[in-house]
Amino acid sequence: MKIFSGKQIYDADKFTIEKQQITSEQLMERAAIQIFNWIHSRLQGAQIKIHLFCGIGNNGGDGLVLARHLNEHGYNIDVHIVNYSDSRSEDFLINLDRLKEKGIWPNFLNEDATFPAIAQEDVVVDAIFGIGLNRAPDDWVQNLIVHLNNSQAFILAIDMPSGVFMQDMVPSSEGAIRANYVLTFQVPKLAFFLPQTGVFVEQWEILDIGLDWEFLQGMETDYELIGKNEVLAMYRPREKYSHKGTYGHALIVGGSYGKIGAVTLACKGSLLVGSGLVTAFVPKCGYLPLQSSFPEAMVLTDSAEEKISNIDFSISPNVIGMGVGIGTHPTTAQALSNFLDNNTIPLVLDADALNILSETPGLLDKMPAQSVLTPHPKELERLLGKWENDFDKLRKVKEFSQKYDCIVVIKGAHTITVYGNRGYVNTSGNPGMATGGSGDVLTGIITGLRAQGYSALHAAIFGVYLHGRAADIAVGETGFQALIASSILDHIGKSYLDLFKVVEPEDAKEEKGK
Ligand SMILES: NC(=O)C1=CN([C@@H]2O[C@H](COP(=O)(O)OP(=O)(O)OC[C@H]3O[C@@H](n4cnc5c(N)ncnc54)[C@H](O)[C@@H]3O)[C@@H](O)[C@H]2O)[C@@H](O)CC1
Ligand SMILES: Nc1ncnc2c1ncn2[C@@H]1O[C@H](COP(=O)(O)OP(=O)(O)O)[C@@H](O)[C@H]1O
Ligand SMILES: [K+]
Repeated sequence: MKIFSGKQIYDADKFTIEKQQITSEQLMERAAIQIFNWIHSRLQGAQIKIHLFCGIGNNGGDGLVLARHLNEHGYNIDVHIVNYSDSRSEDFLINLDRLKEKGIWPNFLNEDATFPAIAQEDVVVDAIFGIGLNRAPDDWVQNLIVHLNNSQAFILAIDMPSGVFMQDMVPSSEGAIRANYVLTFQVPKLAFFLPQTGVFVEQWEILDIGLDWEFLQGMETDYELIGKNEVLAMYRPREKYSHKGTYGHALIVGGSYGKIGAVTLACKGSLLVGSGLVTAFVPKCGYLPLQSSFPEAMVLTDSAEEKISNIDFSISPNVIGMGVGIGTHPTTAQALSNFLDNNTIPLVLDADALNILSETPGLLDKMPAQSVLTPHPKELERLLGKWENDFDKLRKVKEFSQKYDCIVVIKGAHTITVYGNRGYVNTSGNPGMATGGSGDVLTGIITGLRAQGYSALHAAIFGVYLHGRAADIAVGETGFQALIASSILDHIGKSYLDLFKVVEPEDAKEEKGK
């Protein structure tokens, strides 16, 4: 699913209005009725106090339309206009008049207003700012936002949590509504998925307001949300007359004394996603543990006992996963540098291989084109230097990706895979994955997919999805805390099977149950 910029959404609104021959005010009515239906189907007329806080633009207009419909259905509402500017939008004004015609006089909040008391059991509708926010709200509006956040009431935000920008950072941790639920129009917004701005969105859902589908489909976007539908298109089926040679040979180079487990996890990841063969290249101390714990892997050893000192092998793998557990000893760094001088085999680079690349001048230039890098936030910072905020981070990663023609997998909740100017935002995964070794499994998975002939970009996007999905399935058995990297491995098979599971619609299930 594509993630659009603010400008693209305004363009789609405009196109839809012209094509469907409707007015913008009718589109607003349509959008707000969707919100009303969502609330009405859940509250079913319950007399909970609903406070609607409406700005003076179209987001506020949505709030006013919603207020009118809630009133018509007998809900207990209070409407507050957050009067932060005199530039009221036309559709806001039309709907303000309609509300007044119904005998509802909103409470106007200005700079010196006392904020209304809100009880914990009330509901707050946040319609202060939507995608039009273009500068930090005034101090008094920020104070109102803090007041709403502190109320402990359930906050339902329309389109965006107010204070969250489409393309920029929230100025302070208290500068935006912390929404329990965001009902967003037509398309997901990038800010929902970044660590610094995603914290303002507990849950979100898209409401289809009928923007022109063909227009949306035809637009190129900088970001895409990756779910099952997107990765299914990448999936390569197993063929009947195939053999292990058909599915490639992955080599995992890594390990050092005390960190051989990382290599075992990566080797398992490679084989479990379907690589035909996997070999580990480890220091001598890794030979016995690997051979005894994972018989399916072949093992080659370095001449050194405890660290990688010379990456030299006589096999012909078609991809190498490099770096898990490898350490940053100068001897190992030199070995990596020497290896890169002559290597043409595709690479997946992780962990200390990335740290060595960051520390050694000129080494990044030696990476073969289409290398996949899988940094966690600290490793990414070593590669790029500091960034101002998550949006700046994405800009920097795109520049880096273009400069070195590489794929960068920015790991975290909602891992984002970047190639060139595009970012692919993952939707699978959970906080149980914040556990040692889960990244090693991912390196193995991406390497194993690459071995089977997936392109570097598809191996990264698909691998990140499978990895997160395996953890999502695992967590049903382990809970978050007891999820360990091996649990992810144990559920890779199920995450493949899950790709083809057809979800029965709820009404079909009910029909059967009768
Ligand atoms: N036809 C449309 O365009 C539709 C728009 N819809 C709603 O319209 C929203 C966008 O509306 P708007 O473009 O009016 O923008 P907003 O309602 O988000 O913001 C209001 C206006 O305030 C001004 N502003 C921005 N930051 C400010 C600040 N810090 N202090 C004071 N003023 C500030 C801007 O000029 C902005 O246009 C969407 O999020 C959505 O809720 C929906 O009604 C669906 C249809
Ligand atoms: N809160 C989270 N939600 C979803 N995924 C997470 C979360 N925390 C970590 N992960 C995932 O777990 C993995 C951790 O990788 P990494 O930090 O390299 O671990 P290690 O080095 O211990 O193997 C990444 O794939 C990351 O996206
Ligand atoms: K809002």
